[in-house]
This record gives sequence, structure tokens and C-alpha cells, in this order.
Amino acid sequence: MKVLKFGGTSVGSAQRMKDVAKLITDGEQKIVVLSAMSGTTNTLVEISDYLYKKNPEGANEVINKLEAKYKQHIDELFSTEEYKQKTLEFVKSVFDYIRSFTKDIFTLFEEKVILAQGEIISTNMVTNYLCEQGVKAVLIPALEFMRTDKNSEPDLNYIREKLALQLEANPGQEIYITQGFICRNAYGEIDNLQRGGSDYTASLIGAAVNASEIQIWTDIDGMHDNDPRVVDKTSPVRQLHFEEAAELAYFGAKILHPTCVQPAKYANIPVRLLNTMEPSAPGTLISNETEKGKIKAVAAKDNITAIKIKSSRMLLAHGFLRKVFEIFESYQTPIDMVCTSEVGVSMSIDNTKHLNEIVNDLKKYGTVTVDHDMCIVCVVGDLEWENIGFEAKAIQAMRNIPVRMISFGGSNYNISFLIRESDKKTALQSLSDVLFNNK
Ligand SMILES: Nc1ncnc2c1ncn2[C@@H]1O[C@H](COP(=O)(O)OP(=O)(O)O)[C@@H](O)[C@H]1O
Ligand SMILES: N[C@@H](CC(=O)OP(=O)(O)O)C(=O)O
Repeated sequence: MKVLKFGGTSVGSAQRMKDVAKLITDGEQKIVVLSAMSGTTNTLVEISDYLYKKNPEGANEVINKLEAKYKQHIDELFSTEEYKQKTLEFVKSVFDYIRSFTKDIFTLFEEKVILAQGEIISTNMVTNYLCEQGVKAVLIPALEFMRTDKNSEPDLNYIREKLALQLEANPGQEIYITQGFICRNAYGEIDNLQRGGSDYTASLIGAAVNASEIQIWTDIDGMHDNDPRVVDKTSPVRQLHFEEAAELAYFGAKILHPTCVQPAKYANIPVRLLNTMEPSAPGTLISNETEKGKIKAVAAKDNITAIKIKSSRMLLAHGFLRKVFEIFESYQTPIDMVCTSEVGVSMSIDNTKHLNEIVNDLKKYGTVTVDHDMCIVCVVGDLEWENIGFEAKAIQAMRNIPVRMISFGGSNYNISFLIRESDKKTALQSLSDVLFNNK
């Protein structure tokens, strides 16, 4: 069985939903994971922000506007009064539920319930549309099987078991629709897999049912060799190793959520990135195969802060790095890049919540400098150390850019540069020109 995920852009209007319905009705049995219509989750975040700030009038205004939009989508989607009314009633009940949160105290718990509603609406709309079209489709609610454990990690055994029960309870269906992104936590409360987490849902379901393939459908023909929003002339990459895809997703290639690669990789299930607007395009296949001696793509991650600690006492001192890393660990702040020399260590982080505390603690061991508004540019491909010439090419492309850190050798798949965010566009364009466009 295949698992197909359609992102917010792919179900972003009534017409798009109709296109998706056409695309998935080929007679083959499948599980279809849907995101909320594009923009909805952001609007639900906005509503929550009003409620945190104790502004129910502001929240209600946004709720009413969003509900009106949905009424319009439903009007365009359905051709029969029966299904139109049925869906309108459901959506009204969801918005009434959202409104009920404007009257009481508002905490993280209520926010998570509100954020879950986008996927609950979109899956109801598409399932009802498929049924209206006479397709054998059923909605299997993610909240019945998708669960995280006490460490907030997906509980794959539970997911496997409960999903199998849901499928068994609905035999003979062509299409099983479910919600991406949303789940329950170890205490049974409504939670989510973090923003963009619908890809993760698809990958977890793929691993749980041992799918033959996981397909991530979006609005572009696969992973491009650079960020198409920033760089001119990017091209789709046809094949990626799981590790290459993970590096690209982690370092900013928005098309794929970073957490999504792991479950597919462990279960060795190929992941295909496909384009809803151009279904016959080959897209990108992510698998265990490596294409030897090839640089595949470049990605960039913004909002990075660099921290350098210099210490003369570090000379020949063992245990110094442990002390430094322990400080980051105690503030639950992950480090992205690390470069060391005999007199100092530079590190980069993207979560600055505890930056002041970290810097104060580090000062016990040496002089600390901080650079804000930095960006990691990551070149990904077969970069095994014995392959020659690739590092030189990447560095040649960066010849006019001030580089704060370089990291190579941490994996066989990447070389990373830390630069100023303001130099990102020039750096990405230059890397594309040198690495892919032979300029
Ligand atoms: N390297 C890349 N390759 C392809 N798309 C990328 C890349 N980097 C950024 N993107 C952007 O990611 C977008 C698709 O991701 P996303 O917004 O998550 O889609 P969806 O709403 O379907 O989940 C594309 O439209 C594209 O602009
Ligand atoms: N709707 C959620 C989950 C998601 O993955 O959306 P998308 O597939 O559109 O990135 C979000 O906006 O975070």
C-alpha cells in the first residue's frame, strides 16, 4: 500500500481539492494524509495569540473571517445540496467549538486543540467530496492512532497497532483519508508533531503499515538543487540518499520536514516528492542509493547565532569541550555547527531563548563573542573525504563572501558555511552558478 501526503498548498482551494481527488482515484488502495488548507494553521496561531493576550474580540473577528472563507470553499466544492449541507454543518460545529475557547482561560493545551482544527476540517471536506463523487473513501481520525510518548517521540508500536485496528474496522475501502500534523500525547491530550509535521505523519504511517512508497505531494516538481524562492534557475534533483535529504531538510529546504526522513529510512521505504500541479513529472526519489561523486543541492538555514569562546587555558586541556557542551545541554539548546582550534571553539545555535544565560555561564571559561543574524549554507552530495575537488569547488564559489565558520567531515554528505544572513542570496546564487550551472 502507498501513503500519499498532500500539503496545504495542494489542498489550498476547492479546485485544488478536486484536482487531488482526481489524482488519488486510480483504483489502488491507499492512505492519504492531508494538511490544513494553506494559511489556516497560521490563522489558528493568530487566533491563539489574541486569546493569550486576553483579546476575545480580536480572536472572534479572525474566527468569523476564516469561517466565511470556508463557507465559500464548501460552496465551490460540492455539487449536491446533501453534501454541501452536511459539510457546512460540520464546519459550523468546528467554528462554534473554536469560539468556545474565547470565553475561558487560555493555555498551551487549548492552543493545541485550536491548531488541530485545520486538518480536521480539510480531511472532512475531501472525504465528503470523494463520497459525493461515489468513491469508496473513509476518514480514519489521526487522533485515534497517532500518539507520542513521554519523551514527545512518536510511539511507533502504538501507532502500528491502533492504525491496523482502524483499517480493519473499515474493510473494502479504496481511500483512507487521515489528518497530518495532529496527534495525542502520552496523556491522551491533543497535541501536534510541530509546524510542517504532516510530512512526519506520512512517514510514520508509511513505516507503520510497511508501505511500498511514501509520496509527498506539493507545489513543485521535487527537491530543487537550490532554494527556488531565492535563486534564479534551479533544477529538480531526481535522486537523493536518505542522508542527503535529511541534511537538506534540516538545513532549510522547506519542501521536506526534517523529521520525516528518519522513519522512512529505518523502514527502508522510498520517499517520492511529487508535484500536484504536474502529476506526471518524475519528481525526486529518496532512497538508500548514493549517486557517486555528485554534489546534489544547496540549502540555507536563517536566524543563526554564532558563539565563540576563546581561552588560553584551553591549551592541552582535556574536558574543556565537555564543560562547554554541558552548558548548552543544561539549557536544552542544540548546537548546529562546531569548529575548534587550540585556543577557542565556535558554535552555532538557532534557538536563542537562553542565549544570555549560556553566554554568562561560558564566560567562566574564557572570552565570549556573539554574532547575530547569521545563516548556515549547506552543500549536500557525495562528499566522502577521499573524493577530491568538491570542497575546493564549493570554497571557490564562496570566494567573495566573508565566511565565519566552515564545517566538513561530520558526515559524508555535507559541507557547511556560516555567513551573514545579508550575504545569503549572493552566496546561494554563486554556489548554483559554480556547482550546477558551470559558470
Ligand atoms: N530546495 C528546494 N526544493 C524545492 N522546493 C523548495 C526548496 N527550498 C524551498 N522550497 C519551497 O518549498 C515549497 C514547498 O513546501 P511547503 O510549503 O512545505 O509545501 P506544502 O504546503 O505542500 O507542505 C516550494 O513551493 C518551494 O518554494
Ligand atoms: N498545517 C500544519 C502542518 C503541515 O505540515 O502543513 P504543510 O504540509 O502545508 O507544510 C502547518 O501549517 O504547520
